[in-house]
Amino acid sequence: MLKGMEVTVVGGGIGGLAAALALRQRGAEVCVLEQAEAIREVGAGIQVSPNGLRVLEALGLGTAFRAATVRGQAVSMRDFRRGREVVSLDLSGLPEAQSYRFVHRADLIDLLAAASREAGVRVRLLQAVHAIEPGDPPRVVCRTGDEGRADLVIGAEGLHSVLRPALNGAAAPFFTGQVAWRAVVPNTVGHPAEARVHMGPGRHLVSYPLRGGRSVNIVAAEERRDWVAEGWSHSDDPANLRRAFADFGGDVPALLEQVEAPGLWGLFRHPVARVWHGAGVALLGDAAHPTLPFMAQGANMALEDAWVLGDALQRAPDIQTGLAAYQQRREARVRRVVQAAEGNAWKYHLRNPLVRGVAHLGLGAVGRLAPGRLVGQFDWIYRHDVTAPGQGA
Ligand SMILES: Cc1cc2nc3c(=O)[nH]c(=O)nc-3n(C[C@H](O)[C@H](O)[C@H](O)COP(=O)(O)OP(=O)(O)OC[C@H]3O[C@@H](n4cnc5c(N)ncnc54)[C@H](O)[C@@H]3O)c2cc1C
Repeated sequence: MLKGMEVTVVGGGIGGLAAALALRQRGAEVCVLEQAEAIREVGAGIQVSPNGLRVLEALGLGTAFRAATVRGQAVSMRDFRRGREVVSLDLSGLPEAQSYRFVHRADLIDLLAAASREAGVRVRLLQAVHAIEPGDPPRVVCRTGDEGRADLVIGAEGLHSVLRPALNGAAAPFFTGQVAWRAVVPNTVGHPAEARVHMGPGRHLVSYPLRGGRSVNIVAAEERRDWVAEGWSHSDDPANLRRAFADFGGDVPALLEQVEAPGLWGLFRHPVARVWHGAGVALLGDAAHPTLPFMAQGANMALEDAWVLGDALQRAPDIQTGLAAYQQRREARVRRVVQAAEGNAWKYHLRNPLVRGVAHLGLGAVGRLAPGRLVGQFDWIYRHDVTAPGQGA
């Protein structure tokens, strides 16, 4: 069904580019409209779990992607004060093709963009889309007034989607009261190939190595009720970051010392879209289901969406049937992941020292007595394989 179909993808992020490639590989004529002047990713690192890696493998990018990444051997959960390890989740037993990976976002975007272009996807930059109108055919209107039509338009424009309100009505996002800093620093603290989650009162800090062991990525979330939401992200004074984590020990002070220009994000909770598709249009990735970063699954979900969208359209007799199957195959899983991410931060952020001490003791005991249960609790995320034969209807 996809052969020769004209598809416009709005947004050249991880989800949009993966979808463009997935559809192009199935024969569609694909054009990506990206508002930025270049396909590039600001921000820092990203964790790609086995479920996301399976999609990259299926797109033919597995080897190149693995070469651009550091394989995660463990997730080490630590107490904030001195960095003492509470428990470690062993990821080393996962097969290579389903391993857990740390990558700079720019490297993943570069890989997807190069593969898309090589496959014949047209990428048009400086195309800020003002409206996507469902119809037969659907219409795309750029802020410049330029218009275009296609058989199918995919809204992969992230958090500030123009298509989501058109399909679902406007819904105000809810500020969680938390912010996240992200930065890449030179890796001078001899970090091993593990993610470290430093758990402190109302805050946590995650660091992990990127390619070549040269840099470390920091993601930190802290309550900050004075957030002024005139923009959702801006660069922050590193002194704020250091102040917020002044009571953190272990290798945290050495990491924070190296931070020069951290990005600062306000974390907003949005409802998962009820309606993911209309006449000739579909939502994908954060545009459909903004995901808080506490399970490191937003980009992984966007990759899964991209694969399922391509597969559903290929199997369907017509576009609308394919789009309905896409939402049907994705929605329940995505809702579960989004909910899990929302519920995860409080476990890191316990404020009462007694409660925190007991919780950490319990976690450590489970880690010693039944280590398999700790990683096993994520099986429903990591073991899920949207590319496996028989996944579609
Ligand atoms: C602090 C933090 C840490 C995270 N860590 C992880 C992690 O470790 N693992 C993980 O899986 N996820 C992580 N995520 C989530 C992940 O970043 C997102 O879920 C993912 O980037 C979504 O991809 P996307 O393609 O849907 O949207 P985006 O990445 O937002 O891409 C949207 C693209 O559309 C373009 N665009 C926007 N509006 C328009 C328009 N009107 N016209 C044209 N183009 C437009 C944008 O310029 C952009 O290129 C994290 C998020 C945060 C905030």
